Amino acid sequence: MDPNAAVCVKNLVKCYGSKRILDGLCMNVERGTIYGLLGASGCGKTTLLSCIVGRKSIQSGEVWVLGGTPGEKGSGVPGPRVGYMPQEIALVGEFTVRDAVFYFGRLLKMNDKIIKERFRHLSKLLELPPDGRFLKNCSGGQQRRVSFAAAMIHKPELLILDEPTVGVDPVLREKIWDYLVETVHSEKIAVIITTHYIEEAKQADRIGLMRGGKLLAEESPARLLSFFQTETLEEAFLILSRKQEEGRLNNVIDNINKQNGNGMESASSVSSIATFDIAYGSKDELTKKVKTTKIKKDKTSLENYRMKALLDKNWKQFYRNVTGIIFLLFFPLIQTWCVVNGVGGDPKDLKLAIVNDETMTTLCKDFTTNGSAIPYGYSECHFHNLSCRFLQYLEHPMIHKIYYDSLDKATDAIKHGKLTGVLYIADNFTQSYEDRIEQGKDAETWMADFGEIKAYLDMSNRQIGATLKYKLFELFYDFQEDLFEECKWPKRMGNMPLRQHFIHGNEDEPYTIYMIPGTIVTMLFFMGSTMTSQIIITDRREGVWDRSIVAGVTSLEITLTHFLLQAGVMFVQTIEVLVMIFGLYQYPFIGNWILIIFMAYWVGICGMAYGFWVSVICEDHSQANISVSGGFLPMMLLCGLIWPTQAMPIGLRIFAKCLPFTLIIESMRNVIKKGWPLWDVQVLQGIGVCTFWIIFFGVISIWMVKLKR
Ligand SMILES: Nc1ncnc2c1ncn2[C@@H]1O[C@H](COP(=O)(O)OP(=O)(O)OP(=O)(O)O)[C@@H](O)[C@H]1O
Repeated sequence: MDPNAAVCVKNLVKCYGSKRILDGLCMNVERGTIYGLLGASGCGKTTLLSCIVGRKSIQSGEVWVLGGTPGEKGSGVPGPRVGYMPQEIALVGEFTVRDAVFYFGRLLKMNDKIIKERFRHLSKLLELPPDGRFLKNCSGGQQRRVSFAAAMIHKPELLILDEPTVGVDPVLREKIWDYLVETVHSEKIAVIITTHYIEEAKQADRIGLMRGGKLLAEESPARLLSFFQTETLEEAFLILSRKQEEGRLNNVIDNINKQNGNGMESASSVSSIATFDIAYGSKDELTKKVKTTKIKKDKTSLENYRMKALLDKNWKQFYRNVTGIIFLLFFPLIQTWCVVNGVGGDPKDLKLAIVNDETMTTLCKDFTTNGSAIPYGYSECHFHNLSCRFLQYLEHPMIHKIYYDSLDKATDAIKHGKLTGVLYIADNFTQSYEDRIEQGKDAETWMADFGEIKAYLDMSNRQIGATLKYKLFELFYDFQEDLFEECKWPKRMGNMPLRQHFIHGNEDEPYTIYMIPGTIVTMLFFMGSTMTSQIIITDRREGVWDRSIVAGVTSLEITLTHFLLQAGVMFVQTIEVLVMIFGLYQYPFIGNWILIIFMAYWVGICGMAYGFWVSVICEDHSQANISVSGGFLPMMLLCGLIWPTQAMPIGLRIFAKCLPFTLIIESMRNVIKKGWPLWDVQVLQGIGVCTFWIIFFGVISIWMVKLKR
């Protein structure tokens, strides 16, 4: 490798899948020069630059930057020796102009005083917008200039600029070029610049013309024009491209070399990069032994100053995004409110038709219970108007009674969806009921038939139908127990001969209490996965992730600083949900509250790990949304939140229990309702499965991040 070279690339091959983007490319960039990399859109310029800064892995070939191989320990690349301005703006929209420049300065360990001085200078030179203006409120051209300033802030040894002058007005473009030319010559830095304005590259010291994954030629603009006898670089490029298509590129190069007696070769056809005389700068300087800055830490090191800069960035991104804050802090509260108020309560005002043939004419007008049950003789009881007495028990918020005069009309109304059910009471109900009780096992079938109330229910809505059915049972038993008591019979004879006792909870508990552990767990898991996947994808899509890495930040530092902030947000979400449920709505719990907080928080962390994995496998937000919901919904259906897992076939039940939050819901329920401690095996199992998934998602994501380069 040429020790004068800032960048030296040899036979570089880079593929995306089976597509060869760089096909044995060779390139040589001298220190103290500007290298214009030209080529049609999609020819692989950005890919080449990414390989140079160590952001993309290569299939074969060699890349040598500032005396080392990018990405290797001690190379300093990625790191402070390189300034990189990617094609996309790659800055945080929530940053002000000043924040953006300071962020990169601090990442590169510059002190604030020096950053301030450099910023003043660059701000004037590049006509940056006012310091305090948010980048999201700047025009595309203004953002590009800020991006340029951020790349220049630390006077790097190698400056890589991917289309820096797009959208910049011609006067400023000229100023930028003048500045580059001056800096390159005074500071002896190397600049690689890509541009679509081929003619502006005339000011470069050397031009690389790229096509089909190769460099057609590397030469100074003046020599290119003179070789091809053209007025413009564009025409020279056209000629070279035609020759390449005709397979005669090497002949052309040979002719040119003969004509000049030296140097120019098809850059892709040589095995070593040709060096040319450079018409500027001091040769002594250029042949100086290359200094290499040793980087002591390896890629997994954590540096305080970088962590501080990253945390500051994440915090600004968070608190300046009002919509995001509203979503993250209020969505769990809204969701909890919806569950507590909207799920699990008894249905109200169900329309129940009453067809009472016993009192068809009076409809129980002026009825009182006095005298409806008259005990007489030895344990006998005489009944009056029991249908009216029973109907009084139907005064319940769940039931809205509507009187009908015929059973046919009422059942017809059910068929037309106007009613939930019909109760039919025969005209000799009271007498038949009395006979049925008196005669017991000797009662005639007709006594049993007329002595019962017939209910016709619409079960198409199973939940409503079943709730009404059990309510009617309950009310009928209340009616019968009171009746028996009045008759001085044992009250319990009026109920089923099955007496139930409840060790945990009670039979009147609303379904909401069953839902609470599942609601807490699924909501926090969902919040964690959405928050993490969205934030990381935004960071990556905006290019901030890549650009920070080129500035020397490690993936571990980025991930860790995101994790720290999001874990804080997750803690706030956990506390607000639990305070709302157990503090505001006073739902009972008997377990250890610290354990309940820990379990809820741990599930949130598991959701974040899942979100991290989603952010790695997805390219953009819509893919991430689909993946988060696509994974979350089946897990939610199988976790026992909606229906107990005991109802599933055995294979599915085992599968469901292996999912991240199925077992921990059960564990949390046991802690809340039964007060089980942490060391209970079932509680530990729930936490254990969740922990397994946290580690699994974490490890597989980090592995895939490395693999994706
Ligand atoms: N991550 C990727 N996966 C698959 N293909 C990719 C990826 N990145 C780029 N490509 C493809 O590689 C080719 C070269 O892309 P690259 O961005 O390097 O071109 P470019 O010369 O910089 O284009 P432009 O001048 O428009 O920026 C394109 O065909 C592009 O679609």
